[in-house]
Amino acid sequence: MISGEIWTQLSSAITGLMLAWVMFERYFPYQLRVYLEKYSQKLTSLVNPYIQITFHEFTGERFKRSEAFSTIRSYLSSNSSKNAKRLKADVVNKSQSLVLSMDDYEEVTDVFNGVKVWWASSKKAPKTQAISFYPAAEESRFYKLTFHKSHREIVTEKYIEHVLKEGKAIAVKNRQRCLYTNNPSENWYGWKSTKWGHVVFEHPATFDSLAMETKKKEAIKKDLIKFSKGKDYYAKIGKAWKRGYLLYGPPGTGKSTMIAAMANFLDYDVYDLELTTVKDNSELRKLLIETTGKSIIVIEDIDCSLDLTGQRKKKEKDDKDDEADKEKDPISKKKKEAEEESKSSSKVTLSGLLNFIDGIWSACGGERIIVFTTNYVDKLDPALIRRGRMDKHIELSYCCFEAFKVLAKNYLELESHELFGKIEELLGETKMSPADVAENLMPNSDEEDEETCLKCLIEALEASKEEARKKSVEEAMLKAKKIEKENGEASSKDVVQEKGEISADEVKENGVTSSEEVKENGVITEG
Ligand SMILES: Nc1ncnc2c1ncn2[C@@H]1O[C@H](COP(=O)(O)OP(=O)(O)OP(=O)(O)O)[C@@H](O)[C@H]1O
Repeated sequence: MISGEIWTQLSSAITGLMLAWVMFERYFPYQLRVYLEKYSQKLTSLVNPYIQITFHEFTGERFKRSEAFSTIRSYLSSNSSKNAKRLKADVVNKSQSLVLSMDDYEEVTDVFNGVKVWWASSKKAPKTQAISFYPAAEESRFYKLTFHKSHREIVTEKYIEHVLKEGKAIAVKNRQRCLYTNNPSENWYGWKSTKWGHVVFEHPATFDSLAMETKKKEAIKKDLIKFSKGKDYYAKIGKAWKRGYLLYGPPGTGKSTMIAAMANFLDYDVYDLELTTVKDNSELRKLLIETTGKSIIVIEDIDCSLDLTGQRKKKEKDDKDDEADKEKDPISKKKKEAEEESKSSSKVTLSGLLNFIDGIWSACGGERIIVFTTNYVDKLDPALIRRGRMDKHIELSYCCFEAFKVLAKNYLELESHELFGKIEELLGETKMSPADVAENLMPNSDEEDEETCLKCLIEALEASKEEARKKSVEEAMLKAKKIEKENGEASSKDVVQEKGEISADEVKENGVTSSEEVKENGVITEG
């Protein structure tokens, strides 16, 4: 009976409250409600003796990861492994250690100089946004630090400093270098963009194992050290702390290997930027801003990545046409310019890339190296590789004897051998990439000893020399045939020498004594 009365009173109270809420929502203007909420929060904070500080994962335009957030995460990793009930586990440093950190929505306490504080981790889902032209935001994490207001001074002045210092030290200890690559992805709204994904960077290349002239190697190492210690210097001259390297040379000469050696030498992360998957300049900007300090940003085969050279040439040509048009019809010129601009905004352009290289990192802080690689340096737009943008141009070329000695030491643990003389001679006469030399030096089975490998290399070098000779004979003959055609009955040899197209020595060197002999050797078939 009594419980029946209680239920009746409770349900009428709930109905009354709901009615009051509906009236409040309906008749109180929105502005008034905002004021009421604001002041009720202020009132609560007057009564509540605790203060909260939030550290968000992203700062500014959402693009940049907050350094404070990562440092706090490192700091809390040591604390939470002892206190938290739900943890996340990561294996770092070449699988040698396990790092535990606090999971989402978990709370731990910490005590500093007798003061107790609480840390809570949480995450925020993105606000649902109206259809927009901008990629939707992703969920972001944050840490909330809570402490009593009587400890405000010690927490803000000493404790936070202590957390950041300790966190940095832990981060350095656990640092695991990463190789980042940009991969296409699709968000909740079906918006396609490219995002950095990463794996642990464990490339074994070092400058010691890099086959290259010692002098050149030492100069590069010196340059890298100077750059990595140049924080104050770059600040003094008012330039962004960045350096550009252009690595060029034929395939298999060690461009990618050198990048790995540079990263290992400096202890930097590597961002391998695949430009062809980047939609436009604004996406490129976002990706570059997301890169962290102490990193090498690599654009491999820049000549193939985009038609940067072509675009520029086209624009130059168009500019000339436009100049002519201007005289006739300035309105149509303006129209054409607007069309061009809208076309180029849908992809990465040379000017976009140049702008980012030149300026964007000035605002980002932290050192960055940008490396372009190419097999065809002559194809590149001079604006892309001019000094100041690409500060150092490094040619990686065919294997010389000095480079071979490095490979022999790496692959066969040999510092000298009686066959080295023959190999030196052959390397001087033919062009073979270090990748091909290395391939020949690798034993195919356990039975193959060092000498067998060296002999195998000698065979390959001799074959390559012969192939080159045949090729040049073929070229010489083609030239001679062309001249013969132009001059009627004269023999190839006479014409070649008479015309001075190929010198007598060159003819001899190429082994072209007569066209019959060449035919006999099977170099050129009839017809
Ligand atoms: N200079 C070198 N020193 C040591 N090893 C090398 C060198 N050059 C090539 N190699 C070996 O050959 C392989 C291929 O070389 P790498 O990928 O670095 O050449 P690349 O110049 O980047 O070629 P590509 O232009 O085709 O990208 C490497 O894995 C490495 O083992």
